[in-house]
Amino acid sequence: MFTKSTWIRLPRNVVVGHGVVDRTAEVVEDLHLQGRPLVVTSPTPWKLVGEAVEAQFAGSEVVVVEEATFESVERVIERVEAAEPGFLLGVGGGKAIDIAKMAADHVGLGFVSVPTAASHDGIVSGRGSVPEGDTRHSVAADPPLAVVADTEVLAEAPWELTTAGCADIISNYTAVMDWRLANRLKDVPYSEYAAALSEMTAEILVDNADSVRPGLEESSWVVTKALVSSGVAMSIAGSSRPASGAEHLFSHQLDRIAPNPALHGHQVGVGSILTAYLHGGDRGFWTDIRDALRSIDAPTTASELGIEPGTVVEALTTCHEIRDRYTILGDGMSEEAAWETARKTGVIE
Ligand SMILES: NC(=O)C1=CN([C@@H]2O[C@H](COP(=O)(O)OP(=O)(O)OC[C@H]3O[C@@H](n4cnc5c(N)ncnc54)[C@H](OP(=O)(O)O)[C@@H]3O)[C@@H](O)[C@H]2O)C=CC1
Ligand SMILES: O=C(CO)COP(=O)(O)O
Ligand SMILES: [Zn+2]
Repeated sequence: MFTKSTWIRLPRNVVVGHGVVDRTAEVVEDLHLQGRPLVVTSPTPWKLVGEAVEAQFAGSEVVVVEEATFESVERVIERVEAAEPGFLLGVGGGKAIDIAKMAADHVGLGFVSVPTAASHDGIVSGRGSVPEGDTRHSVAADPPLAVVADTEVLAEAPWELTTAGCADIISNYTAVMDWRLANRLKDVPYSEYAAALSEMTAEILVDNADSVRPGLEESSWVVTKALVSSGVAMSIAGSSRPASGAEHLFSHQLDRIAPNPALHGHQVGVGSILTAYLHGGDRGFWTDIRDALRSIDAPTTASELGIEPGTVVEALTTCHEIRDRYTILGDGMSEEAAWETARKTGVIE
């Protein structure tokens, strides 16, 4: 008897382009949302687009969050209870958007994502990531009802946020390899469609690396489209598997143990060089990942991340423990193998 079922949750409107932040109210109207929004934002994004948002949603309540913590999520939930908005509007980078996403999910309201940085695929996905205890990885949450990504705003964000978004996409290659491995060895559910979309997204980004240059609005266009596509792949899969393998475990562990972690995308990029090496040995695949990262100015070494060699090795040897997600790291790497891998790939000198 056939018993399978799936429920794919996707944003209904994805609006990307020059000046589209001024069309946020129009996008909201198209969703037939009732009432006023509660705007969740953080200091810099609000300085940049606050005026444009307020012009369209006059008199709406605004919560400015400084940190991605559960206290911030709770603060937003309290404001929802007091102000009784019709929906939430997350305006900012990953921090503001995730807090809006998690709070909206908790109170059962819809939320609209207005990213000001193309820094990772969380700005469009049905995954929320707010550190809780030792946990750094994402959990399922309702995806945004709509995404309004203004390429003019995104292009003016610090360049490293855009290169971090690119590196998050390039890491899809190794994430899918880990997913296939886990499917073959551990019978982990696998979606051919989600895997193909995820790999194709990375491929298209790498093919268009020439258009990813500081000061070029086209860069934000290319990256945002890729982030949307990667978010869709995760929605099809019903998990972050298409975009998160051992390179993400490595980054989540760095977030826990490094004194000054780097941007999410930059860490997963370097993690992807390391795990590509483990998947492909000396056969060159890891050099393709490294060269793709270099072509878009993303870090490829521990020193470019600002992370000590010993911390890289500690993350590599322990990160398999942080989550029940089978990857090329299996039941863990020895310290010797981790040093060897990091040195051979040039991640550590
Ligand atoms: N849901 C998911 O799947 C994922 C979620 N995450 C989460 O996302 C967060 C990291 O995302 P990230 O975007 O890097 O972090 P932030 O939202 O903190 O943004 C990074 C920095 O850029 C600033 N900023 C944002 N937009 C602009 C702009 N247009 N111009 C100038 N500065 C700007 C922010 O200012 P300010 O300090 O004022 O906010 C902040 O200092 C973490 O909380 C992480 O856990 C990470 C990966 C995946
Ligand atoms: O960052 C993500 C995908 O790019 C989400 O992955 P995690 O589930 O590992 O947090
Ligand atoms: Zn990621």
